[in-house]
Amino acid sequence: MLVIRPITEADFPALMRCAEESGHGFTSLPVNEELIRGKIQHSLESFAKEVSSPGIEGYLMVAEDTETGEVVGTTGIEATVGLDVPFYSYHISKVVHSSRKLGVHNIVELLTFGNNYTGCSEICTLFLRPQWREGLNGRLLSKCRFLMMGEHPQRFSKTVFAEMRGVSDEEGHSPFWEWLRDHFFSIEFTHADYLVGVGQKGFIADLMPKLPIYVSLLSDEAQEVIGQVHENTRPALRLLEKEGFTNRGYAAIFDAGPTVECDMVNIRSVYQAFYCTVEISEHSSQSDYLVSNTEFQHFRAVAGKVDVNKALSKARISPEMADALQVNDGDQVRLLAQ
Ligand SMILES: CC(C)(COP(=O)(O)OP(=O)(O)OC[C@H]1O[C@@H](n2cnc3c(N)ncnc32)[C@H](O)[C@@H]1OP(=O)(O)O)[C@@H](O)C(=O)NCCC(=O)NCCSC(=O)CCC(=O)O
Repeated sequence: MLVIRPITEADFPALMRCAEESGHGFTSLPVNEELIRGKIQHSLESFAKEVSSPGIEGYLMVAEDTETGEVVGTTGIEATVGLDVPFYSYHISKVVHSSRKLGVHNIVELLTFGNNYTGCSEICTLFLRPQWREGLNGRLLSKCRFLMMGEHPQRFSKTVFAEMRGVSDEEGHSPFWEWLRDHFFSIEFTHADYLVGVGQKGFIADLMPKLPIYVSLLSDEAQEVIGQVHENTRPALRLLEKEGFTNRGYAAIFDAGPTVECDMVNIRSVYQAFYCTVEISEHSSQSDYLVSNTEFQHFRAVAGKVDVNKALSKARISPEMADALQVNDGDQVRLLAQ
């Protein structure tokens, strides 16, 4: 069974391995020891902090195999973005160039550089090692964050968004970046992505075109990938779309991957979750649930069979699940039917 829990210092080698395996374009997990250690430290401080409204906290969690103790994936939430370092995105808008006299009516798209997600919560850093991509594991890793948000809403913003990884190949070539590089940046995508990952974002403000860009002036290859996700990221996007996340015309500034958003109260796994009181015993239920405890510093979430009696608000869970969740008979858990 996989259990999701806050990251600890001892998870450093496992997180480095996730960073190496996740490949190019996974900006939030750069292969950089100092940065990965910094992210773990920031998460430890964030989980330990009393919070009444969202600030610069960053919460990083891992998926651990309860049998072997092996860490096989990671998932994260930034309580807000843009409050300490700027967070940039493109807004894709339309303008009409029309001449009645000539019978010409052209609808053209514009990319406008801005900071519109400032202050919003970002879900990020979702990665599961390939051999663990089965059953409910991927869902658990993605949706456990909504169990956490529903339980501790004061720590998060009204709007939640995710920047999905855009199109790039195995060598890290991004068609969108290649156009930007040729005209404005003169450095490779992997280098730019790395600088952002290590928090050195100043070059963006220095070099990015500040005036709106006409999409029709981009190379065909660059135009084709605007709003498109990396092949490996399709499952992550699908999971969010089913939660109610939609693209409202924003794209990431380097690879033009889509940004999707949803108000926290409208996220399916936030409003459909319910509480039950735990009864620990073996049972033969065939119904799958995601389950979390109600703790924050000791947050735990798992997926598995639960015998739920909704009328009595009771949930029978196995001793193994109770151990993983760190709950006892009579404790409350948060449940989500799958
Ligand atoms: C994202 C996860 C953890 C998801 O795990 P799994 O692949 O096991 O998930 P799954 O349950 O099999 O699939 C989830 C849903 O996607 C559907 N699905 C599977 N493959 C698909 C495809 N090629 N196109 C469209 N949908 C697809 C499944 O049917 C399922 O939908 P149904 O439930 O309807 O059957 C993994 O794929 C992964 O580690 N990917 C590589 C890393 C990555 O790119 N991460 C996202 C980066 S972007 C980011 O981190 C921000 C986003 C975020 O944090 O959430």
